[in-house]
Amino acid sequence: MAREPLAVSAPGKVLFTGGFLVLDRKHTGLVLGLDARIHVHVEAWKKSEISTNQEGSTMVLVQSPQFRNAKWLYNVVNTQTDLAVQVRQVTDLQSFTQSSNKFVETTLQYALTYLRSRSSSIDTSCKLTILADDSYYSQSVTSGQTQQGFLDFGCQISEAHKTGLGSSAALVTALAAALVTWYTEGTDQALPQRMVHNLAQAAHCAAQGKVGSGFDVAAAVFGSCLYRRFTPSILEAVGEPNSSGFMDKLRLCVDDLNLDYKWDVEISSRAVQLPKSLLLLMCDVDCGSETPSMVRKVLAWRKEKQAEAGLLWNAIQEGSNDLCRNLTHLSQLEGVDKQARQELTDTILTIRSLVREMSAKSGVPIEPKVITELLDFCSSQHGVIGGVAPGAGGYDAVALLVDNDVEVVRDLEQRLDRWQAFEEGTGMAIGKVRLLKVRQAYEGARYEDANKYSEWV
Ligand SMILES: Nc1ncnc2c1ncn2[C@@H]1O[C@H](COP(=O)(O)OP(=O)(O)OP(=O)(O)O)[C@@H](O)[C@H]1O
Ligand SMILES: C[C@@](O)(CCOP(=O)(O)O)CC(=O)O
Repeated sequence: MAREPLAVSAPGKVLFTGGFLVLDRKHTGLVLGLDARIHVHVEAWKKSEISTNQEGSTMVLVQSPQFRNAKWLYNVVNTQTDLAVQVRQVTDLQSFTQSSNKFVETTLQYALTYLRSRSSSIDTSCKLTILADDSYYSQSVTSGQTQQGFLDFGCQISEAHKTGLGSSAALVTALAAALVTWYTEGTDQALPQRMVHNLAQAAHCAAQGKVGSGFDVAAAVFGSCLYRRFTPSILEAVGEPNSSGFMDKLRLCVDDLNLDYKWDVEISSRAVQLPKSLLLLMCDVDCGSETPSMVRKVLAWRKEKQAEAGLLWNAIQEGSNDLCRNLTHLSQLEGVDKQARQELTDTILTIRSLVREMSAKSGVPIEPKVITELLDFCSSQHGVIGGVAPGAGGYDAVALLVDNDVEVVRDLEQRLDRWQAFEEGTGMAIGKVRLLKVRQAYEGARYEDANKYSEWV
């Protein structure tokens, strides 16, 4: 069967409130989707680039041409067993990357195994091209030219500084959706969101080492939403790729046919509305934080101080609910309502003070002092409603809500350019705060016109 090239893109995210809480199904996270997307283009591949000894088997070439040395070649070994399809990286050919890309490799394995479980043919070799919008990386590394809207970053992926917008979740989602639709019905039908979600959660969780609530994958598939995580045993029931029955278990999980482990994730797109009068801005601080160790410490504190943590988390949850209500209320009003705007400011301040209390009690710098200073500084500027340290917090980035007014954004950008801070004790210094070009967006994963990537593929 001739397969036409196709392309899928998926958005990045910011967890505005609910960091850490969202790891527990009792709580929710307010996730805003962004207009920064990761695109995956897929087409049949003739294999002319490689030596003949790989002929006969399915080969998958994955390339990320905005980066140097980012061309991974895989050989798909389609064993007739109930285990996962084997995806082996070819590392002995010079023109291909030797180091592994766990997210890419795991997604290939999960998507191809799922396809085989549905008896879809995976015999055609393909080439997948990954393209990321600029905002996923801080451009401290000298970047080259822009072609068809994508920047040549001119460095290796490992050298690019991530801005924390969820590149791996958007990549896994777009890659899974591209593979599943390319090897089956193509883009005639609507994108099968639920199936892509379940498959991408399984692959992302396996690649990430089973930490994480999955809010980033949910946003990559469905866009902005109020997120309540799934029960972890739904994915645990799938087991390891080399365990007996994996292929069937994966299919039951992705198609949600396992009656003992039905998906219970709650993704409510309607619960999240940002008024047109407001803009979401992201400031890249580019200092970096280690999310997994922060998660471990916060969860250890919660286990040890159950009552204290329980009270605090319930209070943060209430703040988060208020925030959703305030935003919905403001969205329904015409024009600017001073009181509603003030309520929103107050709610954000309340949430921040509770998060600082969690920081102090758990000993984890979720809103560290320099970030408090930065947020207070931004919040004192004309047209700024308030902001938070999103996601796990730390020294990565801040998210702000500001009036939708070009002058407000321009003034803030100029003031931030001169802003510096130093934290006694930790020695953390913020020297350069950069406003990212990203804005809020509602749409999740979608098909793209496959022709618009011709200069890159
Ligand atoms: N453009 C790309 N091409 C190929 N692989 C990529 C690309 N972008 C991200 N990846 C993969 O995703 C990994 C980064 O994932 P990680 O979860 O650490 O970051 P993130 O999702 O951007 O961060 P965060 O969860 O803080 O938002 C990279 O190491 C690489 O494996
Ligand atoms: C700490 C946590 O709740 C949020 C992490 O968010 P981020 O990767 O910092 O955007 C972990 C999770 O929910 O996966």
